[in-house]
Amino acid sequence: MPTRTRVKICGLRRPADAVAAAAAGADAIGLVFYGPSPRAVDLGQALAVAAAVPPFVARVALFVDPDPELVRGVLATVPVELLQFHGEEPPAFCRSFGRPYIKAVRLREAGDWARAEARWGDAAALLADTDRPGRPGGTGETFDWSLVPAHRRLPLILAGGLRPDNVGAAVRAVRPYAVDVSGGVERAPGEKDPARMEAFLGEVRDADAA
Ligand SMILES: O=C(O)c1ccccc1N[C@@H]1O[C@H](COP(=O)(O)O)[C@@H](O)[C@H]1O
Repeated sequence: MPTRTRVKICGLRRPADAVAAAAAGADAIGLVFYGPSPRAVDLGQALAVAAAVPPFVARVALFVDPDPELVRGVLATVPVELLQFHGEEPPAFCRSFGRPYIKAVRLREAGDWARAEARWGDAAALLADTDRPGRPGGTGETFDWSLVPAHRRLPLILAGGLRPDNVGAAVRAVRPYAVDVSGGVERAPGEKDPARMEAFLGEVRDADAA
């Protein structure tokens, strides 16, 4: 059976972008609850975007070393299926909300992936992202994909600087469970471009078929 690489589009701030992401074929969308990000949403914006997402497209709430009260407030207000943590959150913190979670890890050297699998063994997936000091994510930069081992126990979500013109090569090289994109499908920070989202999904499907 041919592989179907899942696609998450992150950093949505407008309901129309959620509709366009789903129409392009995205499996999941991300809502950024991290104030310094140009893609940050408040609860009202998040609720409006989440409400525009059709059934069977997952909603993911993204945090960076959050106060637990923030996470609890989001879960009480916004319908989200998954949590995504991009900071230094330990496993006990990640699992304490009783919701499936994705842990972002920055790969610097061989062995980082295996160490992360051992540490966050109950994560729904690990997201491999680019390591840039002081930048917890959304860097728009790729990393050395050869740091991802071929044999993995947890699902891999590949992220970091993916765009329509490089995601096909990324999928062919790494064969991840999913890819995650933010800046690569935008026309401005926090403003998604429907044509770029369609092009991105098209490249993923072509790579799946190769
Ligand atoms: O998107 C952001 O602004 C962001 C801020 C803080 C942590 C993570 C963030 N986004 C995530 O970063 C990766 C890669 O993004 P990009 O494609 O390189 O722009 C992705 O997982 C986003 O969800």
